[in-house]
Amino acid sequence: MSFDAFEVHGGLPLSGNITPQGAKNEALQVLCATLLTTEPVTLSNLPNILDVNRLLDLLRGLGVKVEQKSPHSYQLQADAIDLGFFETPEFRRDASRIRGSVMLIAPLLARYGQAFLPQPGGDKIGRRRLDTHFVGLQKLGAHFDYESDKRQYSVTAPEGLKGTYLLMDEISVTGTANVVMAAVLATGTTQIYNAACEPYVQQLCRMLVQMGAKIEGIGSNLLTIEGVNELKGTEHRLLPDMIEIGSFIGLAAMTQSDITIKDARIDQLGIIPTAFERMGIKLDFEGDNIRIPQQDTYEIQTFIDGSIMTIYDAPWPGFTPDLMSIMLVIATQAKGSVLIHQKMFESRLFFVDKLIDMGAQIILCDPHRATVIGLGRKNQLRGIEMSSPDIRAGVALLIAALSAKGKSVIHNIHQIDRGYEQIDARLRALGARIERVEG
Ligand SMILES: CC(=O)N[C@H]1[C@@H](OP(=O)(O)OP(=O)(O)OC[C@H]2O[C@@H](n3ccc(=O)[nH]c3=O)[C@H](O)[C@@H]2O)O[C@H](CO)[C@@H](O)[C@@H]1O
Ligand SMILES: C=C(OP(=O)(O)O)C(=O)O
Repeated sequence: MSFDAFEVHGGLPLSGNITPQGAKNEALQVLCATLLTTEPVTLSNLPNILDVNRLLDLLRGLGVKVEQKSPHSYQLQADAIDLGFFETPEFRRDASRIRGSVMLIAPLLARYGQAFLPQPGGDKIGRRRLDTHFVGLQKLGAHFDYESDKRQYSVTAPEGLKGTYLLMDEISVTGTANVVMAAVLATGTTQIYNAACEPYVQQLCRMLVQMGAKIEGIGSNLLTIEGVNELKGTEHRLLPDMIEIGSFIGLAAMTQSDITIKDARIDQLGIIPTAFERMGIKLDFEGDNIRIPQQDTYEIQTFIDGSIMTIYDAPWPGFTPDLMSIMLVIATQAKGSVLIHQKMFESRLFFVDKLIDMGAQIILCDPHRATVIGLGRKNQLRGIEMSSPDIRAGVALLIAALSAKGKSVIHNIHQIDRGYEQIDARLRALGARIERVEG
């Protein structure tokens, strides 16, 4: 029996405090980085979510000793790696379920001179090419092979990796993480230009520096890395998940709730709070907490010249693509109109069909752009039965269901469980009517 659906009775205002989990995308990076040393690495604030648990299983399969110290803290030690695990059907199955598995490649290549990977999983939100990863590793001296029949990538570097100047062909979050992890153990100096600088990558670099790596330019798009012979163990605490924080801001606004997000590390949120304020959502910053007070209505700002607001995604420090679905759902009940322009992924907006079924006014202009005409609370959305196509659309639909009149059923919620820890229980603690049901 699979409990892969949420039954939600919407329309109730929520209230209370909620603490964000540790960041999913940082977790996937720093977990892979534990492979770079034989010494123990302790990670705290690790979220208990499906993607993290799947990656922990993969690491165990590779022979990493994984010890849970407390609910969100783990010690990992990669002192005896079994490269034979690559040949097993379990590796193929599990690695192809998560995006994060792609970052196993560089540490294994750097330490053992070889790594294999089936096509990694993650959200089906458009083409997600891996060229940036492999071109980067090739420039560091690796040989690359892709077996298209098996959809398997392999890299080898029998003579080791050698530092070089690398202009990345696009700004890729996991691609940058891979190249950084290879460069820290390469001989000589590597310069990575056009590097991604999302907080996830910054945190990875900070952890690597703690482990003895020499990295300059953290937080910028030019990283200079001087290779070292070996890295040592460390302790590292993950940042709160900025995407969860944005999701909770959206939830509060849509459900007319008064919610306080605790310990949000506001200093690390970049442009995110401003983007929500542009949607007319009031945010009170109380120390490191963000309070979203109850608001009857919120009005989307226009640009200075009076033209219609556009929200678009961009690599950091631009607005993260992972909050675009949340922005879109918030807009459905705002006063005013907005153009949502999802530039980075081409299949992430199709879920608007479900919002339209719920009564939202949206024109999907093309796969990348949707115009939302806010209902300004004149009409409440209505509950429907729907299915979650990807993690962020799933949460956006959940927020819509919590604000809607009547009952909704959302299927395929393992998508949400990939990245949100016990979301049903945490929402119930705020007063939501949500149950996990068969389906
Ligand atoms: C496990 C993980 O960390 N996943 C995140 C990571 O995925 P991931 O690292 O896979 O994403 P990338 O940063 O490589 O790129 C995302 C997509 O955007 C496109 N692209 C990228 C840069 C650019 O300037 N223009 C452009 O169109 C790429 O071609 C790709 O299709 O970063 C994405 C972009 O923030 C996030 O959505 C994912 O949640
Ligand atoms: C797209 C996402 O995740 P992944 O890269 O793991 O598919 C996301 O977190 O929004």
